[in-house]
Amino acid sequence: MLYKIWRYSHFYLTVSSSLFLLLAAITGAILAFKPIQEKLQPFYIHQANEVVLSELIDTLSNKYDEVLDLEVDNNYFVKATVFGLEESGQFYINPFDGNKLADIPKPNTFFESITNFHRSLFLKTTGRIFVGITSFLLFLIAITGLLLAIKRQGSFVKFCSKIIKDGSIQYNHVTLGRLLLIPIIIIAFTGTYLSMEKLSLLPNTKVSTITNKTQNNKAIPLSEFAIFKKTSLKDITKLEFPFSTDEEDYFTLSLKDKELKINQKTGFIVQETHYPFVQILSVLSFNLHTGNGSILWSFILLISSLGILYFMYSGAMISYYRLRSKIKNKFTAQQAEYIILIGSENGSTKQLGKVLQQALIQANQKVFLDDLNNYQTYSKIKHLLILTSTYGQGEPPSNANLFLKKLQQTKIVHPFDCHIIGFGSFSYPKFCEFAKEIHRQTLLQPNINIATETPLLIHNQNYIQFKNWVDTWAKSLKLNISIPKELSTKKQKETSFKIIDKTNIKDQYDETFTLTLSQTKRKKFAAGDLLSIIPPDETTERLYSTGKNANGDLLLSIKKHTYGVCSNYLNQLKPNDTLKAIIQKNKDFHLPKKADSVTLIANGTGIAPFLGMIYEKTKAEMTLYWGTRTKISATLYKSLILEAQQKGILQHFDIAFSKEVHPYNYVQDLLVRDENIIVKKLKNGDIFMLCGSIAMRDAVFIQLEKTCIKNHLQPFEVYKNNGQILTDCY
Ligand SMILES: Cc1cc2nc3c(=O)[nH]c(=O)nc-3n(C[C@H](O)[C@H](O)[C@H](O)COP(=O)(O)O)c2cc1C
Repeated sequence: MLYKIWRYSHFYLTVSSSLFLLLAAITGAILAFKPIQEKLQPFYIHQANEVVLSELIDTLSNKYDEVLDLEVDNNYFVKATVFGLEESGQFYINPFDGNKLADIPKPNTFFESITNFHRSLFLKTTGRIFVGITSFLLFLIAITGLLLAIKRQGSFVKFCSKIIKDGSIQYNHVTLGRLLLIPIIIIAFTGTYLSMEKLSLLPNTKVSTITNKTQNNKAIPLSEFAIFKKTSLKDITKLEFPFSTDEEDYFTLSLKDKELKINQKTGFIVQETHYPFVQILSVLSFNLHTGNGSILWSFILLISSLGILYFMYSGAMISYYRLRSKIKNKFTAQQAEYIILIGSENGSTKQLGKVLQQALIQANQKVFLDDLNNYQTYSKIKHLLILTSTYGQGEPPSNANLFLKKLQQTKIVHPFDCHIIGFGSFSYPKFCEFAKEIHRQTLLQPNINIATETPLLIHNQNYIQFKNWVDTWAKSLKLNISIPKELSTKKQKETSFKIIDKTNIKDQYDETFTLTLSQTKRKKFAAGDLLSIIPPDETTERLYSTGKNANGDLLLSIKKHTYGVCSNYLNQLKPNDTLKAIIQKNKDFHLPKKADSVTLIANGTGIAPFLGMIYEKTKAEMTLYWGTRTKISATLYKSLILEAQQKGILQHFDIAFSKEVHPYNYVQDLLVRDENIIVKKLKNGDIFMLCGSIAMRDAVFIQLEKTCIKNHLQPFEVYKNNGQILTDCY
């Protein structure tokens, strides 16, 4: 409940202040340059930090006929107003010898007008009110954002520790938010304070004045005044000299926190006026808000202002993803035979649920889509499809936290089938834990027929895996539905390929073949990209991982399925035939450019992308572990692998044969044999790339996990999070 309040507050506060916030952030970013530009004056080396006031007074009294005042600005540059034979007027002086350094520059009109706009939008008091409110809203936005980020991460400790990189815009939002939280709170707080001051909303605190009784009447030289001797220039803001020699005319010395009246003959402090706290805070707020006097702080303010602009963009995108996935239903919960229930925090899982809902509606099926939290009794239900992500420490997303309780309490009128699909990320130790928990609990429900022994678990919202599941599920129910080839609405163009080579190999188990394709019109691609092929008279695409030979031709490795439409279609193609297909970029599975060593692990036709990578120009040491069934099947790629070995690109290559009498039946067995090397590679931050079946991936993961534990390495998740483990498995 609280979470919802924070989320809505964060959203509405940002929306309501967005225009002013945008203007304030842009002008704020520009104004952050002002102190930087001021501080970069050519005479910056003459700053007054270490000079004692009495020395400068002495120097100036000797050099000029009359001194009216001295000012030390926030950059510790010293201005003096003097009369003398050579120089008169107000100018910057060298605090060491009193010489004139520069005239006071005219105010920069550009910065002045931007400052006015930033403070009041050129609308005087009304503008100031808007600006003040915006600052306060920014303060609230920062606080609600902090609470949301803590909730997102699971706890305050987790918020402070490493945030798992998942490539999402939320990751950027939270990571940047954590970095800029304190400066933004300071900007917001000081902005609010300054606006309140200008609008006279601060309490009227009294100035405390102490008048001292004269204790000695002895006149002493100026340079002997105790107060001048103990005060350094860096502590003062202004010193006004007495107007006349009349003893009632005093030196007025303004320090950071008080003002002193000093007898011009005796140096005795006649009166001390302590500034009220409100005023000291005003000066502090002003300096913190403007970066006055500090290049470093100005730079932080600049980054923070730009950060606010980025947050507005990333926040808008996050909200867009959430709102885009608002649920609309054509049928009611009691009319529908297909119920899709979603557990989703940021909308991506919901988006997939909607795609499935649309496909079912198009196939004239009665479907109802809802949040998992709204689970109830459905009178016509035949199929329940649960799609859920996992958050926190394997916890439900916020629209699913009541589901398990409701599952226990809700009456089931008649039995129905149920499929559970989990969406999560390998980066988290409890991968898809909530989906697994739902699976465990639904298994205990007598009237729910769980279709599979384990739920389908999908890493990083892999759409292709989801689409494959939908296709298989629809086929099993003889439903004529198909979801789009990809989620993005961008339509890609088909490219023509010419078959230039085809090789088949058959053992007693399988038939596998390779196709070498040249592009009629060369389009850039890299090994690891996907080739989308729609067989003739079909609407459903099939995706194949691509390799690339030394000539830059595209390589496909395909297992022939007896009743497989696409594999049979491709198998009947002959050299010189043409194939139309679309290359889909798969950037997450390209050979990393900077790596000392890359270990490629594949089984079956999963070797395809690696057949390209072993020809790429790379400084990395390359190892390929491949699992296949028989020695005969291994001959298919022999020449390609040999070529890469002869060229010196592929340094190590090893095969595991699952159907031969052989010491190593599976790729994970090779990993056990080479454990010491694997340990070194994991420690060294080297890359591991896996392509092939999900069963192979899971077995390799289990083995690597064991290796980590046995050798006292970091938990395996750490290596996954580092981006050391790349997968493309289906
Ligand atoms: C803070 C946070 C915690 C997460 N915790 C887990 C987790 O414990 N296990 C897991 O498999 N995925 C975890 N994930 C990944 C999400 O489940 C995954 O990104 C999912 O695709 C998000 O789907 P949604 O946008 O529908 O919420 C987490 C993500 C975030 C941002």
